[in-house]
Amino acid sequence: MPPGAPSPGRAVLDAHLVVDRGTFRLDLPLTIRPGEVVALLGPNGAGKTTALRALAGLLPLTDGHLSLAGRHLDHPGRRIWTPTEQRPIGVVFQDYLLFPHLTALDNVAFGPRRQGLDRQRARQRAADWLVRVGLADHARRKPRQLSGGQAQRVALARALAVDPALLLLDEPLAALDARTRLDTRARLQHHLAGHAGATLLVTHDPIDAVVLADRLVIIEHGQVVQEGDVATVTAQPRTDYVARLVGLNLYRGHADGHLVLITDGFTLVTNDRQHGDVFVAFAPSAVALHPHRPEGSPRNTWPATVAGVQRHGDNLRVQLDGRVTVAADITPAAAAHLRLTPGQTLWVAVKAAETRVYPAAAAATNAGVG
Ligand SMILES: Nc1ncnc2c1ncn2[C@@H]1O[C@H](COP(=O)(O)OP(=O)(O)OP(=O)(O)O)[C@@H](O)[C@H]1O
Repeated sequence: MPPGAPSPGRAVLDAHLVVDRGTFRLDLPLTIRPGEVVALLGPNGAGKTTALRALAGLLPLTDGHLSLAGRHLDHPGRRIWTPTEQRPIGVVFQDYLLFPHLTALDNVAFGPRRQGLDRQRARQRAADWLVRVGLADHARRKPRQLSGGQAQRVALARALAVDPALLLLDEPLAALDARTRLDTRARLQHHLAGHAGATLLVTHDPIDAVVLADRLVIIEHGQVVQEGDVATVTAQPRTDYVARLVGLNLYRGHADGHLVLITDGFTLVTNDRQHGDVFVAFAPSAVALHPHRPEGSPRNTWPATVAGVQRHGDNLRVQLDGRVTVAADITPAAAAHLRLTPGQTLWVAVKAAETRVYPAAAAATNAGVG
């Protein structure tokens, strides 16, 4: 096992979550070490909420096991089950779910009270947490008197005030506007760095995952399709979903030296030499578009049809159909020069030097890239 890789022996969360919901099955091995932040990512319907609910004790496991800080919480094979309120878990729900009739202080004091602290001590701990999240002077406000960002901070303080072995964050920034999100993300990063327990962050947003998580676990159809640190996953995506998440074009093919056969009659030329089943990836910014077949250097050129155009930062992202689908990022000036219109035929050019090639190991055969 490489240094720094999660070791089940040292993991605070050691789980294999198997949950059947109708025809859907979640089958997710998951270990998290103390202090580690893992982001669980996946497209709609992949099973993220199911995993979160199983961990929180809102859905029983069909099979597998769930241990936290050395304690079995759910183990159907041994008829072990622990109700939500007895799990050492703090949860920040997407819409925070603060008690509307309680003040911010009493919302945060709720968990410590339930853990058995007397009213005064629970309130003292809550007050300390409100100081830590910068809301000491909002202690007496009710949730409806808080902004979205403030409510998120109260929800985080409430989850952390019980000193949980596992902190669950369900799309914690999704309800915020872009500006508040930036600020709240930075604060959240600070608090997660100080959290000694494990953290699982469920998110759709690759930026949240990249900024906040030490490790990414990506699921599709209830199964892990890729897992690793941010740098590895970003450099070598193994499914179409992951490639889109990290903003790359991705193709699977068969390499013979510098040539990779992608589909019948369509070959990409790469600088690196490989043999056998491979992925080829390149950034949309590495794709040039031309009104006519380009002369000269680019080794990879093919005709394609404009399928759609979106804003992408200061540039435009153009989706093109053809022998393969491809995304290209171009400047507004280049778009004006090309007079982009849907259905228009252009020539795509990608330099061999801009491509990355890496083996498609057997582990990725269920990756689903055509
Ligand atoms: N109550 C239910 N009964 C049967 N199947 C369900 C139920 N709830 C969810 N499912 C199915 O379980 C699968 C996983 O759903 P889940 O909500 O966990 O996905 P998700 O990754 O959280 O998706 P999203 O990003 O859209 O929230 C889906 O295919 C869904 O149709």
